Amino acid sequence: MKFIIGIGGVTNGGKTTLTNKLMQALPNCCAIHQDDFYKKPDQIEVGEDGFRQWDVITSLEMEAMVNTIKGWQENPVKFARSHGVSLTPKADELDPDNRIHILIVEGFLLYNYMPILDVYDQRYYISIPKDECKRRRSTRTYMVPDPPGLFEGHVWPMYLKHRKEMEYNCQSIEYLDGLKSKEDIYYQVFERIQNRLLKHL
Ligand SMILES: Nc1ncnc2c1ncn2[C@@H]1O[C@H](COP(=O)(O)OP(=O)(O)OP(=O)(O)O)[C@@H](O)[C@H]1O
Ligand SMILES: NC(=O)c1ccc[n+]([C@@H]2O[C@H](CO)[C@@H](O)[C@H]2O)c1
Repeated sequence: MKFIIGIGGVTNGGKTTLTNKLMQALPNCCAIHQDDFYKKPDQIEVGEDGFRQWDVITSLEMEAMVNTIKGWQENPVKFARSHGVSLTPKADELDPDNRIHILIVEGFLLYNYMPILDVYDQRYYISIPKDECKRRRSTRTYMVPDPPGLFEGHVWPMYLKHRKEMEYNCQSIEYLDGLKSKEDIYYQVFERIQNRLLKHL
């Protein structure tokens, strides 16, 4: 059995933190990170506002991300092995369809890309308020550091725009309060996943 979980959410909402905790707890669990599909910095368009447009879907190689998900779907055992994920003994056997294989797809624009909206068995989305988001982001350094004014001028306005589009296009999302503790968020999601998996056993 294959099961795909979407962990979407605002920048610095805690998606990676949650994904890592779930990966440690769930059997045969791989992850795909949307940020790994960023185009090269010189391919990111500069907008009329003078900022590189990092926070739009066209800055990401989404077809490559879809192909990576397809690769997992076609052979989760091979995918896990090539990503250094150790498998439970039974998952190594010949018939992978009889085992549970879990894929977490994590990213800030997961539900704004229509071609794979239906790929997820469960969709989560972590939100935090603007001031907390700005505070957490100011402590981070990306491969290309944020120029002054990027958060107010580009990141947050794009978040609001995409969030509106997402709420319009995709109804079946469970929203998570990113202000809760890391442990609370983890347990909330873990329980949901566990309940869902138990139904399939
Ligand atoms: N529940 C939480 N409470 C307080 N701080 C948190 C919580 N979850 C994550 N953080 C902190 O917030 C910062 C961002 O977390 P994380 O990298 O998991 O977010 P993200 O959504 O993956 O970010 P991005 O995708 O923008 O890189 C980190 O410093 C992390 O320790
Ligand atoms: N990952 C990167 O290379 C990179 C570079 C510049 C900006 N970002 C930011 O990442 C967030 C998504 O996780 C977006 O808000 C980007 O601004 C990422």
